[in-house]
Amino acid sequence: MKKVLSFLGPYRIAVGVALFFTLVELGVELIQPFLMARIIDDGIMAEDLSVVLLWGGIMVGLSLLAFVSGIINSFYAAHASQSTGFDVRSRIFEKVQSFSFSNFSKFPTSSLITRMTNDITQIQNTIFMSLRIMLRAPLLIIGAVIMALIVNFKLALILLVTVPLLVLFLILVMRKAGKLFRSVQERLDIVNSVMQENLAGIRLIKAFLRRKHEAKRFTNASANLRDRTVSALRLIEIAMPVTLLIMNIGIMAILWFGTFEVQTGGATVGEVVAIINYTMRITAVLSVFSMIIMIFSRFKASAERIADVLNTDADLTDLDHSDENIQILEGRIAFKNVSFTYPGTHVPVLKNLSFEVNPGERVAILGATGSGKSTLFQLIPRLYDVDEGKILIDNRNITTMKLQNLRKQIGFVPQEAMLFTGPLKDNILWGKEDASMEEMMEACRNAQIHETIIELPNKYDTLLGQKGVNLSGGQKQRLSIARALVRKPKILLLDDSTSALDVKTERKLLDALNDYQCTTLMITQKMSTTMNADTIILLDEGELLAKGSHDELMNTSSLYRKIYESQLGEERKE
Ligand SMILES: Nc1ncnc2c1ncn2[C@@H]1O[C@H](COP(=O)(O)OP(=O)(O)OP(=O)(O)O)[C@@H](O)[C@H]1O
Repeated sequence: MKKVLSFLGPYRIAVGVALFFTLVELGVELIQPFLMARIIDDGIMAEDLSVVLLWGGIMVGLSLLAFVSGIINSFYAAHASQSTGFDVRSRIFEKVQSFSFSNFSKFPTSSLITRMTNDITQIQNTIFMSLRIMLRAPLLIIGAVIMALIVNFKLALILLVTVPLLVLFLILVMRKAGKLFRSVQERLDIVNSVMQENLAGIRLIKAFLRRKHEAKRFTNASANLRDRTVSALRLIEIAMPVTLLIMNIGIMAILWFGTFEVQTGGATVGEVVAIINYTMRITAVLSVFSMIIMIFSRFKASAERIADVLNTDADLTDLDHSDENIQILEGRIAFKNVSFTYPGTHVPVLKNLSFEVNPGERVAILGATGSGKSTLFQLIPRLYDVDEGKILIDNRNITTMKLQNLRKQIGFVPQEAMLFTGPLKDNILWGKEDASMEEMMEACRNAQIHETIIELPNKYDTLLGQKGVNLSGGQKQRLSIARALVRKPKILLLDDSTSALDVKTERKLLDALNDYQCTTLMITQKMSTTMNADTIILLDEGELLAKGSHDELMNTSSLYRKIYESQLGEERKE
C-alpha cells in the first residue's frame, strides 16, 4: 500500500487543499448540534426570538460555507486521484515494457491488463472518496465524541463505550474482507483471460464449433467471480445491521438516562437533543462504514497487486560494463557450449550447443518440432539469457553489448507474424523509425510485398486491423520481413517466416536477400529452402546433430537423408 500511496507525493498540495476543506465541512457539521442546543435552551425554552434568529442565521451561513468547501474539495480530490492513477498506470506500463519473458511468466497478460485497468480504477476511486468523504468519517466520529463530552460529560460516557467497540469490530471485518477481495481480483483475472483468449481465437472457435465449450468455460469463470464477490459482500453487509443495532441501543440509553438527568437538573433538554444529534451523526457514518470497508478492502487488494508488478525487477538488463557503441561489423555468430532451460521448467531445451556461423553466411536450421529452433533464435537478441556457455557476435560476448544496441542491429522475424493496429507504413517503420519512403519501398520490394501494397486503395497508408487481421497469412509474413529488412540488419533471423509463401515468391525473396550484407539464419521445414542455404544445422532435442552443406549432410546424416527423402517423396506424389 505504501508503494502506491507514495505516488500521491507530487500532488501533496492538492491533497492538502482537499483535506483542509474537508476539515471546514467537518467543523460545520460538528458545530451544528452545539448551536442547536443553544437555540433550544437559550431561545425556544427562554422564549427569546432574537437568540433563535441570531444562532439560526449563523447556522445558515455555516451551511453555505460547507457547501462552497465541498465544491472546492471535490475539485482538488478529483485532480489528485486522477493524476495519481495516471502516474501509476504510466509507471506500470514502463515497468512491463522492461520485463523479460521470464518476468511475463509470473504475470499473465490478462492479469497485467486487469491490474492496469480495474485495479488502478479502484485506487483512483479510493483516493477520491478518501479525500472527499472517507477521511471525514473517522474524524467525524472522534470530533462528535469530543463535542458530546463537552456538551454533557456524563451522558456522553455511553458513546465512549459503544463507539470503540464498534470500531474494533469493523477493523476485524475489514481485515477479513481484504483477503476476500484479493481473491475477487484474481478471479477477475481469470474471467479476463478467458475472454481475451476467446476474442483472439474467435475464428478458430467458430471453425471448430467450440462455441458451447467456450461458453461453458466462460460461465464457470464468471460464476466463480460472482460467488467470491458475493461472499465478500455478505461479510461486509453483516457489518451494517450490527452497527445499527449497537448504536440504536446507545440512543435508547442516552434517552433513558437523559430523561432522568433532565428531571434531576443534571442536563438540559438542549444538551440531550445535541448528544442524540451527535450519536445520530456517528450512526450515519458507521452505517456507511460497510461501503468504506469495501472500498478500502478493494483498495488494499489492488494496491498490493500493483506493488507486486512495480517491485518486480526486470531480470534481463544491461551489465554494468556493457558498451553502448559496439557495432556489429561482420555478423559472425558463435554458440559456445550453450545450455538453456525455460524459467519455471526443469527440462533443458538446448544442451551444450556449439557452432559457428561465418559473416554473410546463409544458414538453415532444421529439426523436428520442439527441438529448440525458436529458442535458439530468441537467445541471439537476448530475449532470454543462456544458463550456461556463451553466445559471441564478432567474437564478443553479446552480454557486453547494450541490449538496445544489440537488438537494433538484428532483424528478427518471429514465427507468428505480429502486426499492429494502424497504418501499414507505421508497421514497417517499426524496423527503423527514421527510414525514408524510398528505403521503406526498397525493403518492401525485396520482401516481395510492394506490388501487393500498391494495389491496396490506400497503398502504404492502408489501415491495418488488430494483428493485421485484414491481410492474408503470406502477406503478413512478407510485411514482417520488410519490417526487419528496412533496418538493413547485420544479422537476419527468419523463424519459419516463409512458410506461407509459394516456392516462386520464396525464391525471389531469398534472391533479393543477396543484396543485404547480412548473416542470415532461417528456421525452415522446407527442403527447397534448406537446399539453398550455405550451411545446414540439424537440431535434435536441443542438441546439434549435424552441421554442413546439403551435399555433406546427405552423405553424413541419416536423419537429414530421411527428411530429404520424405519431402522429395511427397513432391513426387504431388
Ligand atoms: N515460453 C516457454 N516456456 C516453457 N517452455 C517452452 C517455452 N517455449 C517453448 N518451450 C518448450 O521448449 C521446447 C522447444 O521449443 P521451441 O519453440 O524452441 O521449438 P521449435 O523447434 O522451434 O518448434 P517448432 O518447429 O514447433 O516451432 C518445446 O518443448 C517447448 O515446449
